[in-house]
Amino acid sequence: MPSLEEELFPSTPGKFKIDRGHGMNRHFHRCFASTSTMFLWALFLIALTASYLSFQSFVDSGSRYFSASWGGIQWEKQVRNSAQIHRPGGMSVLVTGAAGFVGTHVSLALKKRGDGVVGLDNFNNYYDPSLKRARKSLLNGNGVLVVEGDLNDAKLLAKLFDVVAFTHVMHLAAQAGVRYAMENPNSYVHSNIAGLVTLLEVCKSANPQPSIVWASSSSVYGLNDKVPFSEADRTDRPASLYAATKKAGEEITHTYNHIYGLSITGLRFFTVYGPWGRPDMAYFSFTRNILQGKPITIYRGKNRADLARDFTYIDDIVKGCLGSLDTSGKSTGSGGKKKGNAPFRIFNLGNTSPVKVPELVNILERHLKVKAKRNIVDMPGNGDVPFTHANISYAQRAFGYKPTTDLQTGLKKFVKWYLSYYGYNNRQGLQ
Ligand SMILES: O=C(O)[C@H]1O[C@H](OP(=O)(O)OP(=O)(O)OC[C@H]2O[C@@H](n3ccc(=O)[nH]c3=O)[C@H](O)[C@@H]2O)[C@H](O)[C@@H](O)[C@H]1O
Repeated sequence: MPSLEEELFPSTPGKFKIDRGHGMNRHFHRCFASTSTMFLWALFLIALTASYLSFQSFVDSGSRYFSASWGGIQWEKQVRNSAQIHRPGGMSVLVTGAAGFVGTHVSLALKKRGDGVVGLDNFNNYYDPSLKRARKSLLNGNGVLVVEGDLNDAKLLAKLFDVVAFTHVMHLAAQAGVRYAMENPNSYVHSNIAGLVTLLEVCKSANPQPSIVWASSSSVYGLNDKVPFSEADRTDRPASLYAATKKAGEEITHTYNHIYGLSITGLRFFTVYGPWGRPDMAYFSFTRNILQGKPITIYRGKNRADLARDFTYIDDIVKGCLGSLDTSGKSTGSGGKKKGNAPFRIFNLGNTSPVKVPELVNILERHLKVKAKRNIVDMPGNGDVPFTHANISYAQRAFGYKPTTDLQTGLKKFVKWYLSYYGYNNRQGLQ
């Protein structure tokens, strides 16, 4: 009789070959032996796979424990401190995309008035991450913790809701930029669709459910030519994948409002600009190039028509975000069950006075005291729309929204920040 070890690890190939020269009994015995050997082999393989899988999950959780930037008693304490409310009737807000342009400004404004704020940001490298790190330092200095993590990390989101019963979520994390969608389409799906759904799943299961205010975009108006753009206008002709994912976000949030009773407010931002802004946007990259003596490319539309945008200053957007949070109304569900209808709102947040792009450049030239080298080209078919113009009467009625900063004034503040942030103030001629 071979030992078990020999059965499992036959040293000689063909050792189990049936010997035809012997009788039926022996044949049957051999067959049986071979079946039982196969059975033992199967058992062994199953055991091996199971132990591999459990080892793998041990390694995964172990490495997460050792390398994650979140978790642990100390971390939870920091999260709770940051979420602490310091005014009567205040709110505790989870701000996603907190190290982004709008996220930073909104977080600071909430903190300043006594609300609790916890930030979340994945610090991706769509644009210079050092600017995001600088914004994070600014937030930290003002008592706002920014947790480093991705929207698609459901465990992290659930943990944050375990630690803090957020009353509100200000969802600003997104893959922004209209033209970049042709280069990296999947990043839009990852953040603006998958990330949004992950967040909504966690919010719907939270008990109590938070109210959600989130950033949609003026780009959902796509190829519409009726101006100004009103929330009731059609939004089924997006010109870019970016716009399409924002439009999808509006539909997705509607279903979560309908099924789970989540209070949802979508904000259609109109080309937001200002200090600490996004380097990929035209006003920012034009400033950089003008100062460096490099040419700027100005797109022009059909029949040589100038493009125009309803450029909106960051402080006006912050007012719109806070007004929306303050009037959001409550979610009705708990633990994934709807208990009644909750508000579902969509607001334009724009400046209501579009400015042509060449005029934006004129203003920058005046503030920078440097002439731009203009390179005017026909608008490539890359997702741009010819103009935007907001009708803001809904937001006006709902929370008295009234933008107060014109482009001239707003760009002056931006340029002042830019020169200081990039160290131009110490150089001659640019004071
Ligand atoms: O409201 C929005 O929902 C969006 O606003 C912003 O998109 P846009 O309005 O396209 O802003 P931005 O890129 O600054 O281009 C401004 C103008 O300069 C023109 N433009 C641009 C680049 C260039 O090199 N030349 C040029 O003429 C360009 O043709 C355009 O006419 C946000 O980026 C976007 O994330 C989203 O939030």
